[in-house]
Amino acid sequence: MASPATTPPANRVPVGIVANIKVPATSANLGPGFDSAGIAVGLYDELQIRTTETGFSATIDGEGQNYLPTDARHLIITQIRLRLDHLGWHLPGLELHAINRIPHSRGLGSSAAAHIAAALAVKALLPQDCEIANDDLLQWASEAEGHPDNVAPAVFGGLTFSWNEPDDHGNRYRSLQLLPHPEVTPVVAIPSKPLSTAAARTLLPTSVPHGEAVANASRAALLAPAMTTNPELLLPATEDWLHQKYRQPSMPETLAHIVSMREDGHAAVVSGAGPTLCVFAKNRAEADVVADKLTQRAAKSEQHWDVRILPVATQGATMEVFRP
Ligand SMILES: Nc1ncnc2c1ncn2[C@@H]1O[C@H](COP(=O)(O)OP(=O)(O)OP(=O)(O)O)[C@@H](O)[C@H]1O
Ligand SMILES: N[C@@H](CCO)C(=O)O
Repeated sequence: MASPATTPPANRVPVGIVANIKVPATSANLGPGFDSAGIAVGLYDELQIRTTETGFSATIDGEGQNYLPTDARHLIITQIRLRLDHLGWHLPGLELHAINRIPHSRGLGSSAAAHIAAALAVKALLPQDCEIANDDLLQWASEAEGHPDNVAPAVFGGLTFSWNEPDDHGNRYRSLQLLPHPEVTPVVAIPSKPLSTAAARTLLPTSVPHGEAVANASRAALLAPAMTTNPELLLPATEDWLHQKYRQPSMPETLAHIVSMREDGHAAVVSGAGPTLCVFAKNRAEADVVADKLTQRAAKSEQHWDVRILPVATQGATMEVFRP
């Protein structure tokens, strides 16, 4: 995004607007769909914003309550102000209350959720005739994130495949939404130790061998049918050659669990940039078996693992606005 406009914005956001926003967690990559594939799951951050005469403040319950800034430096407040400035609007003050349930730096799309919350807040603060569409939310939040794979499922819900088309103004982000097969059930194991996405991305190579790119392409092509109509293809469809093995040194335990689960026939992958692992079970019965196996493995670990069966969230982020 461009830096805030240097000339004073002409328009002032009215005081007294209240908006309630809810954004789902997401798992990106799904194995071979690096920076493209993503799925929304039933775990939500909630946010209430209220415009005020002056001052910027945040209260936080849950994840980050002990370390996130509670003033104008809060990520969501910063992003709202940047975007409004860019659009020529002045925001005199804002109170924000966040209920954070998505764990941070674990691979479940917390930063994408925060950027979408900011984009939705901007939509709430602009006049209704500005007609901000979901594609605008996708664009704004993907620009802030640098890639659209967590953003798209959090905006649209369900399973998404995203790409970008460079144009004269930069990258134009696009996404296709599909509904996963109703039986497909994600099971996640979330370790207590975080790994930032930025750190995990430094481990990626600048190029991969052509043969591995070919292998990855053939599996990525299987992802959509496996997730939507042929779940028996989930194991081959989730094999990756682009990122997981390169990130192994930063999350050896996650990769060890994944190898073991895949040897047992379960479609295990690194969720996003990790270190959470996600298994896409073909049905609820397999999900229960997987959850038991992961819980048993977790019991032998030195760190705590939170094992959860999470439903697919077929609906994306929501917002209700009350204008004075
Ligand atoms: N609700 C939030 N409010 C404010 N800041 C947040 C919020 N959620 C995430 N962040 C910021 O984003 C950081 C986490 O981003 P990061 O990209 O490392 O991980 P992630 O988005 O959880 O994982 P992944 O991108 O692999 O799914 C947090 O440490 C915090 O600084
Ligand atoms: N595709 C991203 C997802 C995490 O933001 C990555 O793996 O780095």
